[in-house]
Amino acid sequence: MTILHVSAECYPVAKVGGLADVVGALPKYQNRIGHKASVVMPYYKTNWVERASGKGIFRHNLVVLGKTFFAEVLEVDNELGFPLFLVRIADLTDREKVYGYEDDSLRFIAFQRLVLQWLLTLKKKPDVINCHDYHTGLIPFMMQKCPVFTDLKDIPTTLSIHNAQYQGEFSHNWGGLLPEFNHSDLGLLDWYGKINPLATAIKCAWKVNTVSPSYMVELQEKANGLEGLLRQEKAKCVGILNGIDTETWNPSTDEYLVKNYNIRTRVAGRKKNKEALCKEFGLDPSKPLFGFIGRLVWEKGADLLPEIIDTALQQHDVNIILLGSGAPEVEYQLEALKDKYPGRYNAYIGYEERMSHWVYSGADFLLMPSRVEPCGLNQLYSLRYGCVPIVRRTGGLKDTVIDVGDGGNGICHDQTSVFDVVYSIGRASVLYHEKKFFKENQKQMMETDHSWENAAGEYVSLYEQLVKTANNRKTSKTKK
Ligand SMILES: Nc1ncnc2c1ncn2[C@@H]1O[C@H](COP(=O)(O)OP(=O)(O)O[C@H]2O[C@H](CO)[C@@H](O)[C@H](O)[C@H]2O)[C@@H](O)[C@H]1O
Repeated sequence: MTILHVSAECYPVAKVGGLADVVGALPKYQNRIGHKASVVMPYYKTNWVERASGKGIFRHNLVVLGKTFFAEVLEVDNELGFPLFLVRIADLTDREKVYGYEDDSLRFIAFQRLVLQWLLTLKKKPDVINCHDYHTGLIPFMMQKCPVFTDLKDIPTTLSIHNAQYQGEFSHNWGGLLPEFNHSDLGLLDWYGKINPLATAIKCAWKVNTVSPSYMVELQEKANGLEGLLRQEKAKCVGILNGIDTETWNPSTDEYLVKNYNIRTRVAGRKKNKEALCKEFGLDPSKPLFGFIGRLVWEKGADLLPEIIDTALQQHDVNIILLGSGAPEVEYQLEALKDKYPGRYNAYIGYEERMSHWVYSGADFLLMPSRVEPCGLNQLYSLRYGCVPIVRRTGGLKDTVIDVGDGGNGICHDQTSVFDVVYSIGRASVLYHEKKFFKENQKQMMETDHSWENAAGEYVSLYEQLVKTANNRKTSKTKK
C-alpha cells in the first residue's frame, strides 16, 4: 500500500515537538512491514534542510487571493527510511521557524493546496493520505469539495490528532484562501462562526485517530470546543498509541550521551551521564535528580513548575534540572529560581535536542505534570533510558505508565497540582534510596517495549479498511 503522510513537522528535518518525532518514525516502520510510506512537508530554512540536496520534481504558480506564489516540490536525498518531499513556496514556507507567523493560515493553506496540485499530476496516486493535526486539516475537504481537485476525491484520507488544543481557526473573511467550492458546503468548514481546520478535518476525513486510546475518550468530554463534534463522529474515531523510534532513542548507540549503556551496564552508564550533567549545571550527583523537558505551556502544567520547584526544594533533599521554552512569564520565574537555589536547581531555557537526550540518560526521575497529554513521548523515552517517569494520570500517560504501587515502574498522581507533584517527589526520594529496588526497576523500565513495530501495523489496518471501502465504491460506480 502506498501511504502519504502530510505534516508540518518531521524529525530531523524540522521539529518543534512530538509531532515531528511521530512523523519521522511512523513511515519508516510502515516501510519495514512492506508498505511504501513517504512524507510531504513544507520547506523551512532549518539547518537540516539547508544542508540537504535533492531535485525539483514539480513546479507550479500558485494563485492565492489574486497573488501568485512560485512553488515547487523537491524530492530530497536522505537516509531517513522513507522518501521525503519538501514543498517550497517562495516567501511563505522558506522561513526559519515552523510556526508563529501572523500569516500562518495563508502559509499552511498554500502548502496544502500545493500538495494537492502536485498529487493531481502523479500517475500513481497514493492509496491513502494521512493528515496530521490542523495544519493539514483542510486537505480532506478540498479533495471532496473543491472542483479543481475532483480527481482526488476517491482517495481515502485519515486525520491523526496529536493535539486538539490547536485548531487553526480563522475568520470567514479569509475563506478566499481556499480554492472555489460550492457555498452549500460552507457548513463543513464552519465551527461556531469561524473556519476551523481541525473541525473540518474531523468532519471530512474518512477516519480520525488520536495518539492514545484514553485521549480519544477524554476528547469526547473536553476538546477545546470540539467535544460535541467528536461525540457525533464517534463511529469513525479510534485511539492508536504512539510508539518511539528505538533507533534514534537507543542509550547503547545514542551519540548525544557522554557514556552509552544498555540494560546490563545501565547503573555505571547512567552514573557517568548523571555526573557529566551535574557538572555542566553545577548540581550534586549524589542527590536524586529530577528533570523536566518540554514546551512551557498550560497543557504541560508549566505554569505550576516555579511553585513546584520552590516547594520541592524546601521540603526534600533533591536536585532539579529543567529544559524548555514557552510562556515568557514562566521562563522568567524559572530563570529567577536559579539564584535562589544555586547548586540545587538549574535550567536551560530554550530548545536543545542534545540536552534532552542527556536528561533522559542522567536524571533519575522525569516530571510530567500535564493537564492534557494526547500521548506523550517523554515518558516513553524515559522508560527506555531507565529514568523513572512521574506522571499525572491523563491521556497517553495513563495508558503507558503504571504506578510502582500497582505493580508498574513509574509514579502516578491524579491532579496537576503543586501538592500532588511535590508529594510524588517525596515518594520518589524514598524509592531512590531503596537501591536494590531502584536498580531492578530501572531494568524493568528499559525492558518495556514501546517501539513502533506494533503501532505501525495498527495504522495500516485502519488504512486497509478505507482502501476496501474505496474499492467497493469504485466497483459499485462501474456497475452503474
Ligand atoms: N526544550 C526542548 N529541547 C529539546 N527537546 C525538547 C524540548 N521540549 C520538548 N522537546 C522534545 O519534544 C518532544 C515532545 O514530545 P511530547 O510528545 O512530549 O509533546 P508535544 O506536546 O510536543 O507533542 C504532541 O504530539 C505528540 C505526538 O503525537 C504527543 O505525544 C503529545 O502528547 C502531544 O502533545 C520530545 O521529543 C522532547 O524530548
